[in-house]
Parts: sequence; C-alpha cells; structure tokens
Amino acid sequence: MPTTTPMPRIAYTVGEPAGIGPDIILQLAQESELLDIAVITDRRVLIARAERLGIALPSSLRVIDVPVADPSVCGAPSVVNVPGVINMLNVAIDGCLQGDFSAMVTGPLHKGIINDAGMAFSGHTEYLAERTGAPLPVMLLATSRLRVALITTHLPLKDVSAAITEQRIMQVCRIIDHDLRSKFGIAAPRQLICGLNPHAGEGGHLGMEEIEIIEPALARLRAEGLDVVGPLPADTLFTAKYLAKADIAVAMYHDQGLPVLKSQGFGEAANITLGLPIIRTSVDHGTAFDLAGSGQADTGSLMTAIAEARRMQHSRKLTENIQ
Ligand SMILES: NC(=O)c1ccc[n+]([C@@H]2O[C@H](COP(=O)([O-])OP(=O)(O)OC[C@H]3O[C@@H](n4cnc5c(N)ncnc54)[C@H](O)[C@@H]3O)[C@@H](O)[C@H]2O)c1
Ligand SMILES: N[C@H](C(=O)O)[C@H](O)COP(=O)(O)O
Repeated sequence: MPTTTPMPRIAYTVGEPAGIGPDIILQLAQESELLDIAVITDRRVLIARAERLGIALPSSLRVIDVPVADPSVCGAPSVVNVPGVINMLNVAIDGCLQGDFSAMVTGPLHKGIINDAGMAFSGHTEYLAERTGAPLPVMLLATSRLRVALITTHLPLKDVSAAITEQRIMQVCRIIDHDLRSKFGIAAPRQLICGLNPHAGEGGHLGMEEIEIIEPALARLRAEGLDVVGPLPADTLFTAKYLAKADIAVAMYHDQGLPVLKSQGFGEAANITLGLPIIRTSVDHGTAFDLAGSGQADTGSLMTAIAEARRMQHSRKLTENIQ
C-alpha cells in the first residue's frame, strides 16, 4: 500500500536565526518525525546549523523557505535579518488565518534587535493581536502543574499601574474563562487574581489599586457568573494551598507571575496566546545566543509547545464537528 504524507498543519517559525530556534527543531527532528510540522525559515540557516551541530537535515522535514539577508549568523544577531524574521511570522499568521495551517508554534525572537532595526515591537503576543485584529491578547504560560496568565504583558514597570483598569481586568478574565472552557475543557474555571501591591495593598495602606480598581472589577465579573477569587497577595496566592483549589493564577504584570512559573517549570512550559482567532503556542525561553550551534539547547519546551498546539487543534476540530 502506498503511504501518503499528510500536509503539515502546524507552522513552526524559527524566530531569530542567530538564536537556538533553528537548533531545537533540528534536534527534535532527530528524535521523532515531525510530519505535521512545516518549518518556516531561511533554508540556508537550517542547513548551516545542521552542519554545525553535526547532524543530517532530515529529508522528511518540510521547510518553507523565507530568506533573511545574512544566513551565516549564529550567536550574533544582525539587524539586517529583521525584515526576514518578521516575514516568517507573517507567513505563519496569514497561513493560519487562511486555513493553510491550523496552528503556529513560535521559536524565540529577540525583541531588542527588532527594535534596533527601527520597528516598534514588544513581543509576539502583541504583534499577533495587531496582525489578526484581536482586541486584547492574553499571555498564558503553562506547565502540567501550573498555569499563569497576565493582565498586562510587555510593559515597563512604571507604566503598569496606569494600564490596570477595571475594563482591562474584566476583558482579560473573560477571555481566560472562555478559553479555559473551550480550549482546555475545564467546565468551571476558577481564577485566582493577584493584587498589584505588596500584601494586596494592606487595606489601602500600601496602595489603592486593589480597593479602587481590582475589587470592583472582580465584583462585576462575579455578578456575570465568573469564578474569580481575589485580589490575593501574590506571595501567598503562589503557595500550594491556594493553587491546589484553582485552575489558573492571574498576575497583574509580567515579572509578578512568570518568575514563579519559570522557577518551577523552565524548559517544560508552553507560552500560549489566548484571545486570538488562531492557535499560537511558543517556547518558554529566549534566544539563548550562548547556546546557539552548541547542541546544548534543551528541546523540552518546544515539545510542550508542539504538544499543546496539537491538543488545541484537536479540541477545536471536535468543537467544530459538534456545532
Ligand atoms: N518566545 C520568545 O520569543 C521569547 C521568550 C523569552 C525571551 N525572549 C527573548 O529572548 C532574548 C534573550 O532573553 P534572555 O537572555 O532573558 O533569556 P533566554 O531564555 O534566552 O536565556 C536565559 C538563560 O536560559 C538558558 N536557556 C534558554 N533556553 C534554553 C534551552 N532551550 N536549553 C537550555 N538552556 C536554555 C540560556 O542559555 C540562558 O542562560 C530577549 O530578547 C527576550 O525578550 C523571547
Ligand atoms: N514573556 C515571554 C516569556 O517570558 O517567556 C516572552 O517574552 C515571549 O513573549 P511573546 O510570546 O509575546 O514573544
């Protein structure tokens, strides 16, 4: 019987070509056939990295060639490659929107290099929302033991307080509630919400955002039927006693939530963007220029990101079949 090769349904963008995005997909392809993955990269980058790693480029690996200006970079990023890197993202996003792909998994980008090239860019999350017309993306990082979502994403700390509005909290919590039900099969999601200030403001003595903004937002969400608990002091929320009774922890800002998750599960977590019309997952790590081409990059997070994309694609198919 002749076998047919299924069309790849998941796009993997290698991200910054000087980083470990090319390495981890090549290393993973040595361990398992990635028949449902199309790798979006400059083909020359992939060939050069395979040579450097001393591995053969698997003939079954599907590559969509999107050129960059200087494919020789490894460990040394260059602004000349930024247009190509952004093109890779656009090919994946447009392919998802047009139904050519059912999900995209992203390798790590270097936000600094993209900005150095003259493009205002704060992260995949924000760029994907802009390009897909999503009003508000929600960043979720997840391991098998802990999920952490963020009210604000890539913002300087000095701008966080002003960005935390009743409307934003309500929108983010509604997206989380909706997506935990539809994409994760959780029938009645319980969200634990962090305060912003130490000890959730200590009754107003250490900040007023809890009393003036977060509590009213949560009261309105409870009136809509959402199970939201808080605002809780972040240092106690992230203890086993509280987490055991919840489906997700919601932090007010990036470094309130992500260090907790990464200290427990760096290298095995996936970054998942909620609130988009497409499925997007990502690795939990950055470009790791120190490891590019060394063979030392761990593939655990990429495996989780691909597994999550496959799982979400499957549950979306089931939902579509039911409707
Ligand atoms: N998904 C993404 O696109 C993403 C995620 C996080 C950070 N970043 C970006 O990456 C750039 C560099 O960030 P950084 O230096 O803070 O973080 P990093 O994750 O690149 O590196 C932090 C440390 O973790 C190690 N490390 C990272 N990935 C690893 C892997 N797969 N296996 C083994 N060790 C690994 C590195 O060697 C380094 O010691 C920044 O521009 C940041 O914004 C991108
Ligand atoms: N905040 C993410 C993390 O710490 O892992 C990372 O910067 C990537 O974010 P985007 O997926 O928005 O690029």
